[in-house]
Amino acid sequence: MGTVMDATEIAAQECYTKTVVHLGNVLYVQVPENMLGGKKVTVVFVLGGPGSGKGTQCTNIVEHFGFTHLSAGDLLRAEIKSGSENGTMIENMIKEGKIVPSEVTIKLLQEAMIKNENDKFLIDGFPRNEENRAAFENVTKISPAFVLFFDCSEEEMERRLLGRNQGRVDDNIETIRKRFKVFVESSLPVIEHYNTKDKVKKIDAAKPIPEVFEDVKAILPHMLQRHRSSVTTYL
Ligand SMILES: Nc1ncnc2c1ncn2[C@@H]1O[C@H](COP(=O)(O)OP(=O)(O)O)[C@@H](O)[C@H]1O
Ligand SMILES: O=c1ccn([C@@H]2O[C@H](COP(=O)(O)OP(=O)(O)O)[C@@H](O)[C@H]2O)c(=O)[nH]1
Repeated sequence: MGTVMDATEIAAQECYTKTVVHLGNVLYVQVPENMLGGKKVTVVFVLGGPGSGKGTQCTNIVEHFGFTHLSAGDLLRAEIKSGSENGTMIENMIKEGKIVPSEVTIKLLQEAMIKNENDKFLIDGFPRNEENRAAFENVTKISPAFVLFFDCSEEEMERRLLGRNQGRVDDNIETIRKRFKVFVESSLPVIEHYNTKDKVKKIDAAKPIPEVFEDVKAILPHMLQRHRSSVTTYL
């Protein structure tokens, strides 16, 4: 029987496409690695309609599970404040509830991940459409460990957004309606894409905040464990 490589050695080959490696009597299926500038990262996408409670639950997850929270919307709002040349374009898109071009958002997310020493990231509110998703996966070579989908009715989300009171330019009824439409038409297909890959965990986000977090706590360790054991499969 020949030498059997372990998962680390296989990962070290830096092969990003699915490959079957025949070593001795063992067949390994090598699946894509989540690499970022040489660093291996775990990424969880946190998706759900506007006001479903993504940011609120991410704060809880950070405290309990040691992730770094990256809100795509917060990064875009910081970019406006920084006086960047893209600021006016981003502000206009947000006011209209439209999706900012992928390259702008991906660059901000990539920079934030490279700057941060953590290797576990919650990406909140991104990808918002199929083009965002494909561009992110192609550019970063990262695919998410899994997707948390906070499911909530529009009626409840509208109530929450109108009460959020953070002075946001898009928390007015006219823009909220546009954001709901964009969510249904553009963002739900992203969730559907990952659902076909069995990567989506749907959470009932209509419950009170502590109850939603109880549900998150009940599934998150299991989803992370499942992801870890899927990286290398022994046939
Ligand atoms: N489960 C919940 N029940 C009631 N209000 C909530 C719940 N989750 C969040 N909120 C409130 O609703 C508003 C929107 O929540 P937020 O986390 O900012 O949503 P998102 O990031 O999905 O837009 C906030 O004012 C927040 O305090
Ligand atoms: O990847 C992203 C994330 C956010 N946005 C813009 O930022 C707004 C606010 O998004 P955020 O996630 O902060 O809030 P939510 O709408 O989920 O409450 C969206 O309506 C979009 O206009 C975007 O274009 N791309």
